[in-house]
Amino acid sequence: MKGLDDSIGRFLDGLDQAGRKRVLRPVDPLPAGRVRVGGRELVNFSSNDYLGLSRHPEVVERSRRWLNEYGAGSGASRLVTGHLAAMEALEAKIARCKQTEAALILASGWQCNASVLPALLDKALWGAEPLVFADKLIHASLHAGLELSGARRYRYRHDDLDHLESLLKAHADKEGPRFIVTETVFSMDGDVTDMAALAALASRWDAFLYVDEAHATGVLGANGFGLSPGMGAELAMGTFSKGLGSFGAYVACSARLRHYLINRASGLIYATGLPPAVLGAIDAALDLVPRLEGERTRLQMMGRRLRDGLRAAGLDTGPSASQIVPLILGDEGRTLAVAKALEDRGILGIAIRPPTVPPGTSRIRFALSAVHSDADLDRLLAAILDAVEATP
Ligand SMILES: Cc1ncc(COP(=O)(O)O)c(C=O)c1O
Repeated sequence: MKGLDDSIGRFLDGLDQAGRKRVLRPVDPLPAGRVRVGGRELVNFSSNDYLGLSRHPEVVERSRRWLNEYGAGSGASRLVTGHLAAMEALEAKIARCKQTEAALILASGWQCNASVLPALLDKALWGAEPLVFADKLIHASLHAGLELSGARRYRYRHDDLDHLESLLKAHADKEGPRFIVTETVFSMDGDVTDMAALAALASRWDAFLYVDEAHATGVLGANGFGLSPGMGAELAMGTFSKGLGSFGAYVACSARLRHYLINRASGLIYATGLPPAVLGAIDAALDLVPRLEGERTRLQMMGRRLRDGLRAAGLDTGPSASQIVPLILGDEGRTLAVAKALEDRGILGIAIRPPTVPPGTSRIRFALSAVHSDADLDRLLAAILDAVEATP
């Protein structure tokens, strides 16, 4: 096609000049929270494998067993012949873990949010156009789902339930069902939603509560199954790709809602079911998670130590209260320079910049894992203090 290379070239040059051109960097994962990058071994503080389950022997073994038993692929979409009997049992297990009537597996967290929200927010289902009240900092996949739905959207200040309530009040005269969409652990700030207060507010306003538990699953809540169980959210989604160490996503909800989504969520209807090796890994991780209370306690303690150390040095860790600890530096160039200085000191901490986070809040997002040792954490803290000082 004529002009294609020129147009794309101009676009990429623009990104480059703005310091925002991204590139893919090949890594080799290593045990104990390490990776090899460009021939060097680094301690990886940017992975979401919070419990180290991606390499846990029981997870790897069951993944291998399901691969041998059922083959490399599920062969079709779930409504055709891709709904393995083992998957049906796995969904019942997820529902037990999440204390809901039913659960549904989707191919990824992104695919789940981008296709479940438009299915739920269909005006034809409700007889009136839905109103959505969403936290300002929700993940891109939730935005994608809301955008696709075309529903009326009102964004409340991050984690500000008073603002949420004032918006609900301001639009109380409008017709249509109310939806509240948020996360229980925010992916870029690591702060934790007050689930009891949110659920009470949703119930007061008779709003449908949709929570994303991607970063809470495996890590927080009773038995590690997140903050939504028993709280009355109409729908909790979460992923198996972070704390559970493999891939895929779930929706935990009523049996009727599950049935509806099977008939309406395009991400389920028009996509091949997850492969057996991934399903086996999920199955094993769900069995392991309740037994990992010690790892969860340790993770929280590590988060506290890192925050305390950084804050004592006058550094900004935002509202973090979990295993995700951002070092908010503000300026994009400085954030990149500190990330590079960390790498020179053997630490991998990826710079996160706009549009992933709001302008002026560039940061290095540190994600802790229970497989990191105390010595790793000491080394991280010392490296950060040193790198920040060396990078004016
Ligand atoms: C809050 C949140 N929701 C959903 C997703 C998407 O999940 P997945 O990576 O499984 O597609 C992510 C991952 O980046 C996330 O942080």
